[in-house]
Amino acid sequence: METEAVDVSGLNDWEVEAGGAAILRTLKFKTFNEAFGFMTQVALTAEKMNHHPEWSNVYNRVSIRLTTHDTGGLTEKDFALAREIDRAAGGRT
Ligand SMILES: C[C@H](O)[C@H](O)[C@H]1CNC2=NC(N)=NC(=O)C2=N1
Repeated sequence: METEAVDVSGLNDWEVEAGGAAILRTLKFKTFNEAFGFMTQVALTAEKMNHHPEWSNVYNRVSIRLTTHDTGGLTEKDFALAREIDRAAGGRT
């Protein structure tokens, strides 16, 4: 089955998970507090959007996976949340 190409060119540093069901990004912050503050900001946005990330935090790193559970794949909601995450992350990589 042909998996349609997923275009992440409009996002910052996201990659497509093998198989195309999710997009992934890992962010590194200066400190744990900065990382957790970022997660707090994104959590409030995600709740407002009713669309939530799958993520983990180790000290100053936050690894994020976005997919739509209701459909088992990527939807526009994932890209909308990714844009909000990019906004919250500012210039960090
Ligand atoms: C019941 C609730 O509205 C749904 O479970 C929402 C919540 N957040 C969600 N988040 C994500 N990533 N995918 C979903 O399908 C989803 N569905």
